Amino acid sequence: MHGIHSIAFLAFEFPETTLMLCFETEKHKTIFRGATRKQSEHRKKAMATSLSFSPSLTLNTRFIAKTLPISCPSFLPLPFSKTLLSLSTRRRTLTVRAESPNGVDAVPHHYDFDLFTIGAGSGGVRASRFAANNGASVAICELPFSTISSDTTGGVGGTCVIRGCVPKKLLVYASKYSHEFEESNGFGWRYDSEPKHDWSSLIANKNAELQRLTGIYKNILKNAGIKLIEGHGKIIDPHTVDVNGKLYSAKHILVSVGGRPFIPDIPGKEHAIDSDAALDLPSKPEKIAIVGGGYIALEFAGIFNGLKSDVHVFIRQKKVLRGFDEEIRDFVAEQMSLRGIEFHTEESPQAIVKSADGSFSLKTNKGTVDGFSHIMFATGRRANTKNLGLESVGVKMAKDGAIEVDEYSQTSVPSIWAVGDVTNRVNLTPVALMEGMALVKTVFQDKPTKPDYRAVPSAVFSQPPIGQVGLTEEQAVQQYGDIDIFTANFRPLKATLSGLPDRVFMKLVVCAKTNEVLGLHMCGEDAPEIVQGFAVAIKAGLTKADFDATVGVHPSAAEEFVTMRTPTRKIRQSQSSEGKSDSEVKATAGV
Ligand SMILES: NC(=O)C1=CN([C@@H]2O[C@H](COP(=O)(O)OP(=O)(O)OC[C@H]3O[C@@H](n4cnc5c(N)ncnc54)[C@H](OP(=O)(O)O)[C@@H]3O)[C@@H](O)[C@H]2O)C=CC1
Ligand SMILES: N[C@@H](CCC(=O)N[C@@H](CSSC[C@H](NC(=O)CC[C@H](N)C(=O)O)C(=O)NCC(=O)O)C(=O)NCC(=O)O)C(=O)O
Repeated sequence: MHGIHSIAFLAFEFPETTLMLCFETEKHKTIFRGATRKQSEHRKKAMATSLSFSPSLTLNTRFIAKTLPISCPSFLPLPFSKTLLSLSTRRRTLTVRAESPNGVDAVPHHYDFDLFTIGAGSGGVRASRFAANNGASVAICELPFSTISSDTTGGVGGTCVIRGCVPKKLLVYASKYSHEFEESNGFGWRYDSEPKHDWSSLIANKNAELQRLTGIYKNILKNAGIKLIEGHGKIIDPHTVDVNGKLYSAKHILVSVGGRPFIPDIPGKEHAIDSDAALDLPSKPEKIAIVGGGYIALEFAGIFNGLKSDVHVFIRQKKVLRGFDEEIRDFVAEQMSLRGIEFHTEESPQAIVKSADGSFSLKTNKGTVDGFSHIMFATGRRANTKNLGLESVGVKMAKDGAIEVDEYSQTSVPSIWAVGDVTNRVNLTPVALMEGMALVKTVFQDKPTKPDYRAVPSAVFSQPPIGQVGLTEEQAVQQYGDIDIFTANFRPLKATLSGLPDRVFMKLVVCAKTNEVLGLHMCGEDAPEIVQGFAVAIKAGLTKADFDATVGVHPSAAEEFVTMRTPTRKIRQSQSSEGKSDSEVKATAGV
C-alpha cells in the first residue's frame, strides 16, 4: 500500500516564457524534481516570484497542472529546495495531486483538510498536532465538555484527561493520605483528632483542574493551527465528515473516539454507576460494591477504601487481574484485603435491587449482599463506534464494536484510519499516543511505521500499586520453555516503624538460554515509578548479568531488582526444580 509514485507538472506562464516544474508525489508528499532544460535559466525568476507569493502569483500567472506517466527523461534533477518543498506541501493552491492508492482517490482533488480527526482524546490530539507540525491542514471535532460521557457529551482531552487517568490519579492521591496518617504514628506523629476528609472540596478541586486541562488542550490545538469544531462527527463518505449538518472534506479521516464503560444487561442495571460517575459523585459512598476485577475495579477499590468507605469487590473468577502474572494477582489481592477490602470471588452479578430505604442489594450466583449506598460496575469498556457512519461507508468492525485496523492503523476503507481505544488493541494512553505518532509518520512523513507493542509497561494504581513490563512467568514459559524466576517478597523499611503489614513483591522473569530479562513485575509502594525506569532495560533486551552489574540505590525498594542473585525456581521444559526465594536466601545469610 505504500510508496506509490506519480508525477505532476506545474506550468508557470510568465510574460516572456513558460516554466515547467516537475513534482514527484509519493502519497501526500510532494517533492520538487526539476525544471525543463530549455527554461532552466528562468528558474531563479520563477522561484523568486513563487517565494514572494502567494496571491500575486495566482493573480499574475496561470497554473497549468497535468498528470503524466512516471517516466520523464527530459527533466533535470535539481538538488534542492527546502523552501519550495515546504511551499508545495503546505500551499493548497499547489495541490495538483495525482493521487495513488494509499488511501486516496485516483483523480486530482481539492479537500478542505488533509486530515479530519473525529475525537480529541489522547490519540486524536497527538496525531492531529503531529500532522499539523508536518505541514498538514487539520481539523478535529469533539463533543462539548462534560465529566460524564454520553452520545452528546465528551470534551477536548478525552477519556484520559477528563474521566480516566488524570482524575483517577488525583483521587488516588487523595485517598492515600489515610494510610500515610496511619504510618506516621510509628514515626512519632500524633493528631489531636482523626483527620477528616471533605469529599466536595476534592471533587470541586479536581473539576477545576479538569477545566484547566481541557483549556490547555484547546490551546495546544489552536497553537498548532488546527481547526477545532464542536459537535458530533459522522462519516458520510470516505472523504467527508458531517458535523452538525455542515460537511467537511478531507484527504484522510482519523477516528479516535475512544471507548465508554460497559455494564452487562442485568435487572436493575439502571441503579449501577460506572467509572465516569464514580469520579464525580455528589457524595462519598458509605458502602460500595464494585463489580469486576480489572484495572478500574482495583483502582477504585483502593480510592474508596482509602477514603474510608466500606468496599466489597465482586469478581467472577478466583483471582483479580486476569492476564497479569499469577504471583502478582495473589499478592495484590492479599495486600488489599489486609487494608480492609472484602473480595467476593467466583461471584457473578445477577441483579440489583433497590430497597425502600434507598439502599441497594447485589444479587449474585452465590447469594445477596445488602446495604450498599452505591453499586459500581467496572466490567470493561467498549469502543464508542455507534452513529459514526462507519458501517455505511464500509469500515469493518469486530464483534465487540471495535474498529478493525491493519498494523498501520488503516481501516478497510483506505482513507479512514483509527487509533486508540476505539481499535481495542492495547487500551492505554501512551499506546494511543504511539499509534497517533506512527500514523503521522506513515501518512504525512512517508515513513510507513507500525506501533511497537513489545514491552509496553503498564501500572495499576491500586493500593499498593502494580507496575509491570514484558512477559509474565506463564507467558515466558509458554514462549521460551526454560525460564529462571527471581523473586523478592519483603517487608519494606518503612513498615518496620509504621508497624503496618505492608509488604513488597518483586519478580524477574529470565530466559535461561540467553539470560535476557523477559519480564519485570512489582507490587508495592512506588511500583509504577520504578517500573517505568526499568522498562527501558527490558525494551533494550538487557540480560540478568546487566542487572547484576548495576549498583543499587540504597536503601530503596528498587535496589532489589539489581540484587537478586539466587533464582527462586528454575523452570525447564522437561522438569521443574524448586529453589529458595532470594529473600529466603538473604535471610539465611543474615543479610
Ligand atoms: N492504570 C491503567 O493503565 C488503566 C488502564 N485502563 C484500561 O482500561 C481498560 C478497561 O478497564 P476495566 O474496565 O477495568 O476492564 P478490564 O478488562 O481490565 O476488567 C474488566 C473486569 O470485569 C470483569 N467482567 C467483565 N464482564 C463481566 C460480567 N458480565 N460480569 C462480571 N464481571 C465481568 C472481567 O472479568 P474477567 O477477567 O472474568 O473477564 C474483569 O475482571 C483496561 O483494560 C485498561 O486497558 C483502565 C484503568 C486504568
Ligand atoms: N508525568 C506527569 C503527567 C501529567 C501530564 O502529562 N499532564 C498532561 C495532561 S494529562 S495526560 C494526557 C496525555 N498527555 C500525555 O500523555 C503527555 C505525556 C508526556 N508528557 C508526553 O508528551 O508523551 C494526552 O492526551 N496527550 C495528547 C498529546 O500529547 O498530544 C499535561 O498536558 N499537562 C499540562 C499541564 O499540566 O500544564 C505527572 O505525573 O505529573
